[in-house]
Amino acid sequence: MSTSALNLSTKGPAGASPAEGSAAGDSVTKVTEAAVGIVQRDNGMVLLGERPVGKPWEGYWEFPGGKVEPNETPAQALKRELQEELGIIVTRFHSWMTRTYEYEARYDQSGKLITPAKAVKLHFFIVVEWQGDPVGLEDQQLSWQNPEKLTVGPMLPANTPILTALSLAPVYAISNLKEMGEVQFFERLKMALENGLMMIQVREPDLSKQDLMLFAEHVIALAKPFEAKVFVNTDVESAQQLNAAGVHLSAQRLMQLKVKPEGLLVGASCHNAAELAHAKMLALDYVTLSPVKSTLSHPNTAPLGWATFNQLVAGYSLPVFALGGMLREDLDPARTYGAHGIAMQRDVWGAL
Ligand SMILES: Nc1nc2c([nH]c(=O)n2[C@H]2C[C@H](O)[C@@H](COP(=O)(O)OP(=O)(O)OP(=O)(O)O)O2)c(=O)[nH]1
Ligand SMILES: [Mg+2]
Repeated sequence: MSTSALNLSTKGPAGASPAEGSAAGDSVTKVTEAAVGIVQRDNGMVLLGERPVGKPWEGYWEFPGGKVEPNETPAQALKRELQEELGIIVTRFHSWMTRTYEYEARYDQSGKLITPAKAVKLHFFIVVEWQGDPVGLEDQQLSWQNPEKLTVGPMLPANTPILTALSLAPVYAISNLKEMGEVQFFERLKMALENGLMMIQVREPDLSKQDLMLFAEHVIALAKPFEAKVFVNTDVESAQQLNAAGVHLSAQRLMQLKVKPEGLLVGASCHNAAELAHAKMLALDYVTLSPVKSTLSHPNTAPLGWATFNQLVAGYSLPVFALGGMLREDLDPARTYGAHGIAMQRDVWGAL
């Protein structure tokens, strides 16, 4: 996360500065673990609650959840908290991302402490099925919200990247001009957009720079009325020039990058723990992790398999798209192995 997004009203003595990924600040040693539930309807709307009067950060909006008690797993804490706070029984959920965040101490005008410095480790879950209608059992206001267009706020500052992650649809299509040809590709793209495709990557390593730019421009223009996001697999400057929603970096570009560029979303291809760690350090917006299965485009690379995929993404702080031999029906299994979603270059476009 870029610390500039965390402009809290912090005044007074120096507190621990907010730092993603590190809980060991000067003044904060204990890390509070919490389980947080993103209760999500099929149409993408998520449930937010306002922190009740009397709690730290009262009046701020958050996802329902609470502290993990001793001898409890985060998943058990999630079930308990959502029952206590909302009166619902969660019946199906996926473990999603884990983020560490340091809240700075906040002071009022007179220098009186409002909330002390605090480090939290948040275990986020996506809750897809539950019994009962959520009710604010702690007198908190509840609201179903579109994560891209919140009408309530302010949100707890630790959650800013969570909203960005939620704006990334779980099905990510990668262009395949080489096998499909232009006519079929654009026909299928239009069809897919009409059927709800919201994430597209333009990846055409065989095109000249000029042709890639023209092709990407065309894809961006078609996606625009649907508000679908187009990421271009190229250098940052070219993606900015195209006014694309984002840039997708190859692993090589990722490893050369020192600071996350601003003004557009940034994703990257990862294949191992070192690349994942670098993407995390840069606080990118998402990564793909591949190849999960063997794939036509990389026939000589050994697939990771779901077990290794799961190990690599457990506790990871960014949304991860599983990539490599993915079929549409792999979305559900992918989510149970900790993926945010799946990226596909072939199945997503239908039978060729
Ligand atoms: N529930 C929740 N907590 C969050 C979010 N983002 C975030 O930074 N936190 C922090 C705030 C708290 O320090 C911690 C969760 O604590 P909480 O105050 O909800 O704990 P709780 O429900 O167990 O309540 P209590 O013990 O204070 O009565 O995680 C979020 O979206 N939801
Ligand atoms: Mg709570």
